[in-house]
Amino acid sequence: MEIHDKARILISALPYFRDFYGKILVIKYGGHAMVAEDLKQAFAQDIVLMKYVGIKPIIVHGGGPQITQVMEKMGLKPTFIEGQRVTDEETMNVVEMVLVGTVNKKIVSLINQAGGLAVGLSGRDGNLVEVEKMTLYKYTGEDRPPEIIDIGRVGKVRQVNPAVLFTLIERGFIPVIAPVGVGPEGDAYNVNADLVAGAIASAIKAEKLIYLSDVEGVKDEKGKLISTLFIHDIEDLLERGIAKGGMIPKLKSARKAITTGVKKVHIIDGRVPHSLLIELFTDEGLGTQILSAEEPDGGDPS
Ligand SMILES: Nc1ncnc2c1ncn2[C@@H]1O[C@H](COP(=O)(O)OP(=O)(O)O)[C@@H](O)[C@H]1O
Ligand SMILES: CC(=O)N[C@@H](CCC(=O)OP(=O)(O)O)C(=O)O
Repeated sequence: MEIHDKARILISALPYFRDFYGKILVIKYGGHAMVAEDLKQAFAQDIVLMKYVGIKPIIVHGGGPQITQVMEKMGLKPTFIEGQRVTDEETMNVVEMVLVGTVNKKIVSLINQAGGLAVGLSGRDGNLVEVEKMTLYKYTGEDRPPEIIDIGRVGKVRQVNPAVLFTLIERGFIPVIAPVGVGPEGDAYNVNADLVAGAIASAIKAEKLIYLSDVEGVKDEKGKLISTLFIHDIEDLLERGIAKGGMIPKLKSARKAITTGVKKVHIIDGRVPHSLLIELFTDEGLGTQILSAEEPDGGDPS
């Protein structure tokens, strides 16, 4: 590549550097996107680059497949209902061990190796994510009460106390959060990472919330990528069962985040190397952008 081309590429990112300077971005790093080692390194480099151009990134990570793998090794059977892992006491121990002890530390170390200063914490630190027990309801027919489904130690976010995050960000650290919440008795709860990311993004009024997953973006009933989705269309995707499994908490938390002050949500393919950089600093919009309502100019692509 010619030296002039390199300069052109850097300059083409200038409007994005300017727009995002000083802004807080929440990035949900899904367990399914943490596949190959070089991809994880590329993710860490993207985060550090974001930091050095003045963005304040906060990472919330998942680790569902990693928990499942350890459970299976231990002879435990993973079960999911509406994208939430049924979590008994034994499973909770595995969840905390894998998320807080292994996955979190790995991401922190990758970012630090790439030249950033990451600090790992869980929702229990500084009472960051307070939760209550989640209950699911099953429709049993008209005029009949719904059946209550107990999914164990699964938390629903009640409140986020972001003070610890602001303290870290002000000092230049990159917070890396494991989705384990604190219950009313100070006990640990397993919380879907998408819901934690959405709640944190809302609490700190993040500029953007970006989900890095293992799919191009949200797909319609024919499997075609939806590049722009408005929050009023989400209910339809959920009701018609077009959004299933892991996409359910993503869309619900995206909708909630936007209605509570986050400007834009993106769902992008974490299997594409440097997908974060491509999404943020180029004209190529990746994946699905989720917006509040139609903007007269169709919304900018970034
Ligand atoms: N309408 C849809 N569009 C795209 N993906 C969908 C849809 N419905 C269900 N999914 C599933 O959601 C998955 C992503 O969620 P999940 O497995 O929880 O990943 P992550 O670990 O990134 O949170 C996709 O791999 C896909 O199988
Ligand atoms: C309650 C619940 O389902 N918690 C999730 C937490 C991890 C997670 O959300 O990881 P991903 O983002 O990689 O799916 C779980 O146990 O798998």
